[in-house]
Amino acid sequence: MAPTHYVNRTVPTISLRDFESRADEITRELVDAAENVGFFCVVDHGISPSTIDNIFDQSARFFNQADEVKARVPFSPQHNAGWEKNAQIRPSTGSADRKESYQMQFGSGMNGMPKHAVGESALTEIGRWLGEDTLPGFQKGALDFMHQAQGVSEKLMICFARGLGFSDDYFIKAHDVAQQKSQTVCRLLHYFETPQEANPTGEVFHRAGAHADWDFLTLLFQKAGQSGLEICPGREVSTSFGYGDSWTKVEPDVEKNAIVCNVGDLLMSWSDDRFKSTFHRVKAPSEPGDYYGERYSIAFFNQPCKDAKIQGPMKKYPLVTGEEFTRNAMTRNYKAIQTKLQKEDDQKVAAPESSKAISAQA
Ligand SMILES: O=C(O)CCC(=O)C(=O)O
Ligand SMILES: [Fe+2]
Repeated sequence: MAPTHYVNRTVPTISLRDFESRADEITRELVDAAENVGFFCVVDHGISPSTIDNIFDQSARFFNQADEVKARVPFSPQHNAGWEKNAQIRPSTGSADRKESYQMQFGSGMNGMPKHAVGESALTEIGRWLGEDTLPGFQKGALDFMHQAQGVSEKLMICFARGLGFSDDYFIKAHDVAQQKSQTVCRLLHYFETPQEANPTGEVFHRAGAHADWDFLTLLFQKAGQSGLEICPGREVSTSFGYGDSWTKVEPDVEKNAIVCNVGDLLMSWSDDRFKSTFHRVKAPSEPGDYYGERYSIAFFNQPCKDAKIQGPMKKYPLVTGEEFTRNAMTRNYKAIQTKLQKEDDQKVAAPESSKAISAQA
């Protein structure tokens, strides 16, 4: 692989201290970061370091369960919730990320698994939560944390609403997690340790291939020393799939208890492409200084309620509901993966092994 091209770019740090009296000042800083970078760190947000340590402990407890146990709450694409392993394919790479993740929601996305689908042994499971006998206290701990992450998100939503000329509660209402129709997701992520020797097959161990998030705003919690997140700005419309090739590292700043936030496609579209949803990845470790160890992170994706009505102040895009926006994003993503896989198949047909070897020598 060619060496990564790195560029220096500043990811702004924004303090939420004295939020009520400083909301206009914070709005100016957020709007500037959203227009120019799409990524920013939030500090003085009110979630204590021990709360964050605790949810990472809960995450390790979950992932330390045997695969057969985790498989009792499998990922459902229809609900966008549950556990999956080595399964997520990004259009940028065409191969599965080497990780496992568990997605939790506030509302009905966690319900509705027919008992016969989970078998006799798992009758204590309630939907996509593992039962109390398997992981005592987990569900309560996770929901407490999710409500705190929602609280921080709502402060940021007030500022983005002001920045776009909407009423203060406009985005909060559209992302109401008290509703069963809430689609907001908290995703626990666990990346596996990667071998340091180059793989003789040439296969790349992607952690999270380059992508943009399709939500409103993502809050990302990282662990000290577990590097890997990188951003790649330069996207003009929320509907495009082009990837640039220069990257900037976003190191965890646990000292400052920072939450890394990024604008998603939904906010990009809702702002008529004024705020930037930025490509990012968790790099496949491959160069000196890269972090090869096991990595934990937590992403809180603010998703609109299914019946939210989405349209920017300039009406650049037609009005869609939250449900339609999510479905369109998933369909576009799916099509992009199919196109990528088809292209790779075509290349294999056009360049069988023997001619590949010749061209590699040329
Ligand atoms: O694990 C990380 O640091 C980033 C994860 C991410 O970008 C995602 O799941 O969308
Ligand atoms: Fe992401």
